[in-house]
This record gives sequence, C-alpha cells and structure tokens, in this order.
Amino acid sequence: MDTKDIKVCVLRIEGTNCEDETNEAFRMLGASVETIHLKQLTSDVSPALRRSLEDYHILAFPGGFSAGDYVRAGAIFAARMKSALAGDLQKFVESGKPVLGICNGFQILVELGLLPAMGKTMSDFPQSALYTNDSARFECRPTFLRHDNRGRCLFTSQIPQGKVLMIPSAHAEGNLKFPSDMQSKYLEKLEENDQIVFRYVNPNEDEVSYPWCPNGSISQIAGICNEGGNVLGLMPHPERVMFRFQHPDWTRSKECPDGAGDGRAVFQSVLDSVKKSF
Ligand SMILES: NC(=O)CC[C@H](N)C(=O)O
Repeated sequence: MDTKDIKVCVLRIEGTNCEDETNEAFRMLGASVETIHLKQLTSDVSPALRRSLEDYHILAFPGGFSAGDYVRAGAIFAARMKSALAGDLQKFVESGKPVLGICNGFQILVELGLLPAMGKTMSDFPQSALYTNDSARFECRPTFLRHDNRGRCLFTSQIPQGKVLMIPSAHAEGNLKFPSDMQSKYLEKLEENDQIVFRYVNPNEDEVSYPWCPNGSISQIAGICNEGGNVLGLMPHPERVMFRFQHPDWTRSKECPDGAGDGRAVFQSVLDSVKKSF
C-alpha cells in the first residue's frame, strides 16, 4: 500500500482545537487525511457528509477542550462516541487498525475504556483516570520524554528504546492514576505487557519530579499503548514538533539533519506500520 492510499480520520467535536495541526502532521508525510465531526459518523447528516469508521485505516483523536472539558476532560466526547459507536470502535481496534489519542485525545481513550484496557479491547468503564495535575493548574512547556517501549507500540517503531525526545505538553488533567488498591498491580501488568511508551524525564535523566514531570503521573508515565500496540494515548503533542525549528534548542540541528522535529517519528512509524500490514 502507498502512503497516499492510507486514509486517516481526524475526529473532532465542539471544543477540539488541535485538529488542523494533527491533520497536517499526517498530510505532510503523504497520507490522505480527513477531519470530520463526530456527527458525520453518528447521525443524520446529508449523504455527502456521512462517513463510516471502516472508511479509514487510522483514527486520531486530537487535543483540545472537547465539550469544554465539562464533567472531566474527554468524558463527554467519549460518552457520545461510546453510546453511538462502541461496536464499530471495538471492531476497528480488534482489526488492528491504529488509534492515536493526543492530550485531550488520550483523555477520550481513557474515558472510552480503550486504555489501559487490561485484558480487554474496551473496558465497560474507565480503568484509570487522567486526573488534575498535582500543581492544580494548567501546565504548558517543553517536556522531555524517554521512549520506554520495547517494540510493542506501532507508533514508535522508528524511535530507539531509551531515546529522549522533546515533545511539548499543555494540559490541566494529565495526572495518570489507577484505582488506588490496584496501582502496583496495573503498573506491573503494563510493564510486563510492554504497554508503557513514554515517561517524563529531564535531559540528563536524573530528575523526574515537577516541573520535569508536569502533572504527577504514576511512574512519570506520559504515554501508554494497549496490549495490541495499535492504540496509543499520550499527553504531550508530537504534532507540535514536526520540524527542527520548532525545538527551542537550535543545536539539535546536528541530531536531525533532515530537518525533522522529534514528533515526526510518531506519525512516520504508524504510517509505515499501516503500509506493511494493510
Ligand atoms: N492540549 C489539550 O489537549 C488539553 C487537554 C485538556 N483540555 C486539559 O487541559 O487537560
């Protein structure tokens, strides 16, 4: 399959605000991308606007403040999606098609029960929460992430394990929490299943407290995937560092001769995996 034949759905509702840069991140790498509203998948729009999940190879939930972050960030988007499309979504994931959730998108995946999805494709209710940051305020800054995945995640096959990337964060509810009596059990399971993808670190990897970890997430987790490796949720925004000049540190040019920013590998990896498997 050619990259141009890969159909990407960037899905939004009222309050989503990173759909354009997420669309552009896939488009600039050659995929055919469409930004659509959830209504086009779920309700009576004109036939010309009507879409179906099976029209696409990749589903992306971008960042933003969907439904104004009312109730909990991502909760309303997830509820509207689950009530109308749970079966289609489950089929999409079980077919191995990739699903990407960035920031508000990660919150939507947690609220949908698609992550961490311990032992199931989609849990009946959320098995974790992206809770208010420990600082109780919106945190927005460059963040350093160590790639801790051992090869399961389809979105990071081009990133060496242990590599530290700069991918910026901007959120108020990024504090990954598991049910209190299950914290160590969930963490152990995620490690064993190779579902931990990114952790916050500082550049020398010797400091992981605030502000390097902006939210207080358990084990400084910034991103996790499902057991199949085809669903990734992460709080930082890879679509905001597609180019070298988007990095605050200009000396990086020697590290990214092709002008790529650290976020580009996330999009390139998943496009390559779709080319190979569909
Ligand atoms: N940049 C985003 O997607 C923000 C996500 C969510 N609105 C929060 O503040 O946590």
